Amino acid sequence: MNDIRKGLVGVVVDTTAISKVNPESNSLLYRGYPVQELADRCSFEEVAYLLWNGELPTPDQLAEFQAEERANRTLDDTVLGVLDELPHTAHPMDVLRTAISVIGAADETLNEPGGWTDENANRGRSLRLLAQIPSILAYDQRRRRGQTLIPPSENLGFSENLLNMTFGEVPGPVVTKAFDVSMILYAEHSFNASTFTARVVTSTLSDLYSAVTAATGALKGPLHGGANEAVMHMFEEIGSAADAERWLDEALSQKRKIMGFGHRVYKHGDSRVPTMKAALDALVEHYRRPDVAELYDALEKAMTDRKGILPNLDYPSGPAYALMGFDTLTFTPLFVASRIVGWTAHVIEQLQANALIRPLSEYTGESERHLS
Ligand SMILES: CC(=O)SCCNC(=O)CCNC(=O)[C@H](O)C(C)(C)COP(=O)(O)OP(=O)(O)OC[C@H]1O[C@@H](n2cnc3c(N)ncnc32)[C@H](O)[C@@H]1OP(=O)(O)O
Ligand SMILES: O=C([O-])CC(=O)C(=O)O
Repeated sequence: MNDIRKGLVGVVVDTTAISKVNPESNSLLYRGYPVQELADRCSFEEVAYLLWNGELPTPDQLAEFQAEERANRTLDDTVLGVLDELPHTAHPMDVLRTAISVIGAADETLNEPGGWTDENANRGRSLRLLAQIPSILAYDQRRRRGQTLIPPSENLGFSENLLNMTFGEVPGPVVTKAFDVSMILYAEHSFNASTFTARVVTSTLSDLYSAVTAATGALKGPLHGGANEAVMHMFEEIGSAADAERWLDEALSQKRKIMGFGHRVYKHGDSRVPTMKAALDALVEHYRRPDVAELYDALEKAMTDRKGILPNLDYPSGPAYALMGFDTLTFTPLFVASRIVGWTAHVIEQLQANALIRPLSEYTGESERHLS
């Protein structure tokens, strides 16, 4: 019998220079910088530039980068036409996955020789996806609410523009900063399931849109990015802090997974949670919703007491997005709006030293037999 690591637990499959997840020191570095420092001192655009280029931008580089991102936000008619055709009952992650696929199908540069894997072309595609994903998810939430499309504004930064396209106004600095922090924290996390998916697709020398479409599908699952949506369903099911313990005991007795808790790599707490919890606390105060913090704390305490399992980033992000006014179904697309940076950085890195990813399996089916 081979030594099989189910779920690839503990298996190191490649090197990366993009981020370092260190469960021992409970830290996360983007290109060497602690994510907490970046969340405190930088904008999401600066962090995106860092992840893609290895260094933080100079003021001139940032201005050029922002101008390019702002100039690429408008969705073309093909994408808008497809969005309008999709039923309102479609999950926003399915809408987003479909829209990304349509953007790829409309990209004629893929037809150029070597067009699928050209690094410069892939950098341009990555930036355009970063610019357009907010337009897709904002329009999708609005059309489900029966509201009209709000065009992007070239006068607004990434987070302000996303919020404006979704809600028709730019909220104040507390909300905008909390949102920007969430984008920074979600941007990259080494070989998580969706990023690994993107790298597997890329390793076949397929194109970047195929990798991102597949990664979007992987992120949708509740054991990964779908957990931020699932946390909110769970909060709704529990109701209030007073019911948290009773609810948890029943859920655990039914062997349910408690959404927003646990992590494959971090076993002593997710490095990003304190920063996102501080952002959530600011929102709780801003919106005067102590009940949200009370439920959050009560469930966290009960889960720690019962199982010793700590929250992951999706636990504070879910209620934070709910307070901002996003539909629960839009939470995981917000994760995509940020993680597109990490995924595409990994697509580019994979192509710089590619090897087809193809593990082995141990066969446990019928032994060889023949037709009589
Ligand atoms: C941004 C992100 O993607 S972060 C992850 C988001 N996902 C979630 O929040 C979903 C809930 N969490 C989980 O399902 C898991 O913790 C995962 C999938 C994230 C990690 O899974 P694994 O690494 O396979 O878990 P691990 O091996 O550490 O589990 C150890 C034990 O704790 C249990 N456990 C782990 N997380 C949870 C949880 N959230 N609720 C209940 N039990 C849990 C496991 O069932 C296992 O119990 P067992 O030994 O009796 O079988
Ligand atoms: O690293 C993981 O397995 C999941 C995660 O936290 C992320 O993708 O941000």
